Amino acid sequence: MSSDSVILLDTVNFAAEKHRNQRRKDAEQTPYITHPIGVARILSHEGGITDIEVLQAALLHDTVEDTDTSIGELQAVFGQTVARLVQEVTDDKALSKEETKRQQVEYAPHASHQAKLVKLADKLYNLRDINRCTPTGWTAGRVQEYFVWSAQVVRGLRGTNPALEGHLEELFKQRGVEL
Ligand SMILES: Nc1nc2c(ncn2[C@@H]2O[C@H](COP(=O)(O)OP(=O)(O)O)[C@@H](OP(=O)(O)OP(=O)(O)O)[C@H]2O)c(=O)[nH]1
Ligand SMILES: [Mn+2]
Repeated sequence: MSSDSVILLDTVNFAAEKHRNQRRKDAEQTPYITHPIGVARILSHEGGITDIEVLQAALLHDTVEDTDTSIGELQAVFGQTVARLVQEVTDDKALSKEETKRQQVEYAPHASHQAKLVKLADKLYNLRDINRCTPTGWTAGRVQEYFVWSAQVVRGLRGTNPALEGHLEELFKQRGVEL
């Protein structure tokens, strides 16, 4: 049986290979893998999370949405729990962008505790990233809309991790958005 650190290295390597050609939408075109790694780090270092399956799901959370990875592949390589967690935080590609956003708000309160943790850290990373550098082509209005919609999702994730929720609440407050 592998140790947790060996499992995490295998997982981050899988995610890095899957996201290898993808870049963030910032001006520097940062390699995309910085995002899943950062989400996992938020969970461990700020959320106090040591649950290996949650940390693995964080590293893999955008592989199905944004690369050729399937849930079946994740299940075969990393097992049922990790695959199910990634499934829970993956948007349905068949839906329109508006419908996808509505679905995230609707599903948030029904997600498992572990999936809620990943979603909280994902939102916290992305909101901090917007504050650091506005994504290419985003107007101030789109940024504000993203904060307002994110607050609607985070509302359904509350009662999961006080540290992460506290950081999120502060970011919303800075934008005049009520949680
Ligand atoms: N802030 C920021 N976001 C970037 C950047 N590059 C890529 N993204 C991704 O863009 C998504 C947010 O933008 P949206 O308007 O919601 O999505 P879309 O254009 O990809 O459809 C996030 O997806 P996600 O992680 O799947 O989360 P979610 O928004 O779906 O919850 C985020 O990871 C960047 O430079 N800054
Ligand atoms: Mn993400």
